[in-house]
Amino acid sequence: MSKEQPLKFLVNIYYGLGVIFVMLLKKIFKFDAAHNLTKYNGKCENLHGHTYKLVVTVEGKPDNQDMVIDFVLLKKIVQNEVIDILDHAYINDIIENPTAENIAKWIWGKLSKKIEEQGVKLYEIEVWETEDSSVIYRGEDE
Ligand SMILES: Nc1nc2c(c(=O)[nH]1)N=C([C@H](O)[C@H](O)COP(=O)(O)OP(=O)(O)OP(=O)(O)O)CN2
Ligand SMILES: [Zn+2]
Repeated sequence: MSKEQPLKFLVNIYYGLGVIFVMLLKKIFKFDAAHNLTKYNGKCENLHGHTYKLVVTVEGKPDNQDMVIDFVLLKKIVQNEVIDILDHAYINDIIENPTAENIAKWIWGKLSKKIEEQGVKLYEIEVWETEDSSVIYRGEDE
C-alpha cells in the first residue's frame, strides 16, 4: 500500500458520508449618496457625496441546485432592502451620523433576517466609502 492510500481512503469515506463544506458567496453592489458626518471636526462635517461599493457575503452549503443562494435572489433582496433606499439619498435622513461603520451596521440590520429566511447566514457586510477605505461588519458577538 502506498503512503497516500490511507489518506485517500479517509477522504472517500468523508465524501461518502455526504459531508459538504460550507462556502462563502459574495455579491457586489454600488450606490451613490450624499452625507455629512455630524460628530466630525473637519471637511467631512460638510455635505459631500460618495459612490459607495457594498460587498455582501453569505455563508452556507450548496443546495440541491449546487448553489449557496441564487445570485439573482440575493440581488433582489439587496436591491429592495438597501439599494432602493440609499441610492441617490441624503443618508443622514436615514442613518444617524452615517460613517461607513454606521452604514454597514444599518445594512446588516436590513439584510440579516431576510437572508436567513433563505436558509443561509449573512456572514459579512463590507462598505467601501472611497477606493481605498472600507469597513467590515460581521454582526454582534453571539
Ligand atoms: N473611520 C471612518 N473615518 C472616516 C469616515 C468614515 O466613515 N469612517 N468618513 C470620512 C469621510 O466621510 C470621507 O470618506 C472622506 O474620507 P477621505 O479618506 O478623506 O476621502 P478621500 O480618499 O476622497 O480623500 P481626499 O484626500 O479628499 O481625496 C472620513 N473619515
Ligand atoms: Zn464621506
